[in-house]
Amino acid sequence: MDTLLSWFESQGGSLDSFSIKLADIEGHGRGAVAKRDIPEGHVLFSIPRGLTLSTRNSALPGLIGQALWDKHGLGKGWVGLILCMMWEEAQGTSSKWSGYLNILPNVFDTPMFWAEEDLQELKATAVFDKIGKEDAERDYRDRLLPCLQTRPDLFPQDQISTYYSLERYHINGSRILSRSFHVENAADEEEEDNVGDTNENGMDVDEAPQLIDPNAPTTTGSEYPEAEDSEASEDEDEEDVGDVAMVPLADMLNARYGSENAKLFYEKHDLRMVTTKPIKAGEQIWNTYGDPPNSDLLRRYGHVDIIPLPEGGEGNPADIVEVRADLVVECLSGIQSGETSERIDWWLDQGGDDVFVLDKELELPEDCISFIRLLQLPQNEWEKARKKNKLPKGKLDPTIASIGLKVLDQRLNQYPTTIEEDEGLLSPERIGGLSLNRKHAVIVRLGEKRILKGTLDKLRSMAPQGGGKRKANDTSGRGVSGKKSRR
Ligand SMILES: C[S@@+](CC[C@H](N)C(=O)[O-])C[C@H]1O[C@@H](n2cnc3c(N)ncnc32)[C@H](O)[C@@H]1O
Repeated sequence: MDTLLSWFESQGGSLDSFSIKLADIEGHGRGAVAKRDIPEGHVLFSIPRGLTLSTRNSALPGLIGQALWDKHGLGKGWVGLILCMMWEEAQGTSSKWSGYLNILPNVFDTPMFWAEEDLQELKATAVFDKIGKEDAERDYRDRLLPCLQTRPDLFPQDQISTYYSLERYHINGSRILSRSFHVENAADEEEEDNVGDTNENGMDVDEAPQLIDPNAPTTTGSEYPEAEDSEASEDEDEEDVGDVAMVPLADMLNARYGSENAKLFYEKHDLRMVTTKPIKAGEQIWNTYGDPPNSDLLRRYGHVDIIPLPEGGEGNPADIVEVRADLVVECLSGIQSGETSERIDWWLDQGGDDVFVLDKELELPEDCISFIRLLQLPQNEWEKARKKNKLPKGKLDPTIASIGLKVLDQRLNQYPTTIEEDEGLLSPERIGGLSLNRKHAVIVRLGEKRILKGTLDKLRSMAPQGGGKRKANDTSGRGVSGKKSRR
């Protein structure tokens, strides 16, 4: 880590080495630790904007030229940045970022790298369908490889297997996924808001979103956002890929639910990691990754959060469970009229989602209730609703509660194991026998199942007696087309 710090300082970065040090932290990889009591509002280190590694700062896009860059779709998704990172690495010590690239991880605990057997442990969780390995590999084949072949002067044949392999593509994609930040051009920011906020020191700052926002339009939710077709490039909301940046040193901070005590702030010429709370000597310095649920933590970062929960036990308070609208349709199919698919299309056109999200509130989500109601409306009311462009209200009543029971009961049945089996696997006597991947998978699925169970228990008290009894799976219903997905 000394080599990283000497490289960092030689490139104009500055670190308060009196206050913090980098260290190996058990179970967390490397991280930063306070060497002394540090007050709130203290600048721990600052990174010149030019030292962030992005398609904006790497020389490669200029060498390739705009025409070829566009032709191969390198300005969409992360393919361009992955290629820049590969190329910078291939330049060895002549790359400005060599001291940084040398310390980036080559091994990840994320499901992207899991064997099939381990992946099966994630079945029915929010991770299972979102890994996006095939899409990433298609981008590699269809966009990156053709570019390499067109410019052998930049990508010599004898370097391909070392620096530009599919394996290196996944490694660099995963480095971006787990370590990149959203860093806007200083000029764009100034235009947007002229002045930043003022922190406790009276310093003029803008808070930088911490690591890449999982909900930002560029991140489709698949492992690495794919390069999309040119139509999509006209989408105004789409994030500028040049804003996705690797930020040396800032990406050495770990995160844990509710523990943030430092954050990255934008300045005109540099980015500053500033404490947001007083930190005691010996304590870890935590950034925030946005406190995502364990399913997202595992998919993006390869770890899970386990902390004491207010309701007792341990887990991640931000856990959620996703229920596909398809399942709701299946559960209702017995009582549906012929217009189900018309109603579903209208629902999606109205901005309805095809996935409903349950969280620790343990409530049937309002949009799910509205969707159930829509599918159940008598013909004349459905016509009225459509005419008025008005979705049904998301208000729970005993009938909806009993349908909700059926849906959630079936959702719970999608997991291959029961809550009791998972609790057994995580018991002190057995947990030691689990591999890290399996342990993570059990923690993710148990967190989801507990939300389902809690919500089922709550709904049961509302449903008419006899509601929620298990019935045979009815798979005859129409599916929701999945035009819009949270994934
Ligand atoms: C931004 S990097 C932080 C630095 C990293 N620990 C390293 O050694 O380079 C994010 C990675 O750190 C690890 N990490 C961060 N927070 C963690 C936590 N609370 N528990 C376990 N691992 C964590 C995960 O491997 C994650 O992918």
